[in-house]
Amino acid sequence: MGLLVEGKWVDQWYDTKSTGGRFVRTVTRFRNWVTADGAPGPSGEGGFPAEAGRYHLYVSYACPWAHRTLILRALKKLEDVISVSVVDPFMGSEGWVFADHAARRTEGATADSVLGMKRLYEVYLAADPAYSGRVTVPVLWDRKRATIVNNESAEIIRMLNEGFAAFTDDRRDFYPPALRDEIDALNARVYDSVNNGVYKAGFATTQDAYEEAARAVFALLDELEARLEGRAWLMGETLTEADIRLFTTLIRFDPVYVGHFKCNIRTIREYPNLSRYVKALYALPGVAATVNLTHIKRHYYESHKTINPTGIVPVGPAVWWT
Ligand SMILES: N[C@@H](CCC(=O)N[C@@H](CS)C(=O)NCC(=O)O)C(=O)O
Repeated sequence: MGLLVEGKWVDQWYDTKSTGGRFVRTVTRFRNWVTADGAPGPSGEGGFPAEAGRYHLYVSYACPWAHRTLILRALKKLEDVISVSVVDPFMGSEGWVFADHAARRTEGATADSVLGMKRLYEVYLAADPAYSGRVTVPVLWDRKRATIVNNESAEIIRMLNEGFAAFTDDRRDFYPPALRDEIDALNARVYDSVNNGVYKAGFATTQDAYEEAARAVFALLDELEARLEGRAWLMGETLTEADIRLFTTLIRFDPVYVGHFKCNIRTIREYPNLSRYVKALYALPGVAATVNLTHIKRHYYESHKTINPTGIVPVGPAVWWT
């Protein structure tokens, strides 16, 4: 685990000393958009028109943020349009590495099929040799311009939803204009208290920081449980990106966040509506193939040595969502 400082890899764990034991996620750096015609998107520069075979996703099956992009790619049937490389789930002193460089290969991980790199940070350096910052997944890579388009999952899923209409016959809109305000408002709360909330609980290094985060996780889960009473999806009848963004945390919750991140007031299985909702999302065509429980469990329990020094991966829980 580490980061790049002016193009040099430095192996260090998250600093929570300067923030009173609180984990603060840093803002992502590459913010350009792929659009249908190459016009600039909401941030960054233009010049990235949608094309088949041009763009590549670097993901981890373990990562809830990267998982969002795999689900959108599957739902929008873009598997033949956008290629994927999957890093090994173990994140050690070199950060994310590819399968051919992994100490112990995990089924499902791949080599870097575009650049042939061994470590993900080398992909970042290929885009910017002087890059400073965290080396995170997902990354959307442009073969033609040989650079990173974007490394923010919230934005990548919107590009996959909108930008590639010419390359798919799936006409669903997961960010429909009429629901955008409501989706944005809920996304912000789910991000803060649940998606990132579990990390704030798990990476906290003071009791107060942990308790504040863990209680906030369950306060919002309780509210979402009530919201889903009598509704299929968060926005009602329409499946939206808000559901995908919540799902990637919920599917990791019982296997990882309850134990490893100490979010253990309740399990998702104990919430009737949330567990029904997880099953329904998991059953959507294409979604199950994006869920790799071995990568998920191995990543968290083996990589976070400050939290789980033995690296033992628990055998449970029994899978209830299939
Ligand atoms: N804001 C980013 C966050 C991505 C992120 O934090 N990914 C994690 C994996 S779950 C990562 O790669 N962490 C490596 C690190 O922080 O060094 C997004 O949503 O795309």
